[in-house]
Amino acid sequence: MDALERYEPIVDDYAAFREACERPLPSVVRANGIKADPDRAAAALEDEGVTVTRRAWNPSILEVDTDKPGNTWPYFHGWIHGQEEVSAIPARVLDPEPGDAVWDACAAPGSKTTQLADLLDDAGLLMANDDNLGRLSALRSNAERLGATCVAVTNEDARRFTADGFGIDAFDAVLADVPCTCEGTIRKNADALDTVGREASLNIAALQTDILRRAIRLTREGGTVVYSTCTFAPEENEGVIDRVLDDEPVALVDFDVDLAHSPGLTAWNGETYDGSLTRAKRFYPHQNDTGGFFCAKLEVGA
Ligand SMILES: C[S@@+](CC[C@H](N)C(=O)[O-])C[C@H]1O[C@@H](n2cnc3c(N)ncnc32)[C@H](O)[C@@H]1O
Repeated sequence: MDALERYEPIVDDYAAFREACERPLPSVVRANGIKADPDRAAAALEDEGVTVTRRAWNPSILEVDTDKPGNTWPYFHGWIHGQEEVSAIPARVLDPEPGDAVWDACAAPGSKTTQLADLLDDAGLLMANDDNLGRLSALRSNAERLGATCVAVTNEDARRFTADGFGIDAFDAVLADVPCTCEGTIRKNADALDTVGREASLNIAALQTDILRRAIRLTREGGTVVYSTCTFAPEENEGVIDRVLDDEPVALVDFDVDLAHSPGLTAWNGETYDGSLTRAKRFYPHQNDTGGFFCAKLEVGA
């Protein structure tokens, strides 16, 4: 039995799922609105002989027929950023307003940070945190290339992060794009399944739960937290959210993403989860020819 077989009972079309996991991913970039709108970025790529296909659900996502978009001048000028399609979901779901105070709890190497900066029109305060200093240097260089000036970088364990020293009582919006077993990256990383399975998922779920709790506690009443992973494992997705719903002042809310998906699970491996978990979304590789992803939106209450 391989690590994906345990998902046969929950995936809508298991044969198509397995087949998609074997195929390489389409090459996709995100147009960076801080420097160039999607039409301008697409035209610049086409000037270099690249064929560009647009995505209806998100006009900033451009599929390109080169596996080296980083060798084009729109990349060097910061007009585009290589970002997997489903990885562009959570920032859109968080949907910050210009001027907001936003915390990106696990931010490196900064794909979603720089997308959030774009959605903020580069206006506001975007605190990008990660506990891995090496990965933060990639974030810094991405933010610089893409012209994201509203980003402040911190190197803390998100479980103990505090914004006191920055004059912020609570954030308007927080992204918890937590470390995970990365099963959904199998299409770009053939080794992704080497160390996964229920044990590995249960081991990392405690860290994920603590980061999500911190995210909720640092968000103002009425503010939004988005929780996301690139794994299929329910222990790291619905299981984590179910735990915080029990004892944190937070509720799952609906959101729209115009991509095929499956609802979050309410039962797995003999456990039942809160019924509102159907408001979360699972994105399987065969549904939109992407990687695998999980996303949930939470509103913080009193
Ligand atoms: C899924 S990746 C984040 C990807 C990033 N959001 C992006 O879009 O580029 C998870 C990140 O969590 C970081 N991490 C792991 N444990 C952490 C902790 N306790 N506190 C803060 N960051 C942590 C890892 O270094 C890694 O960069």
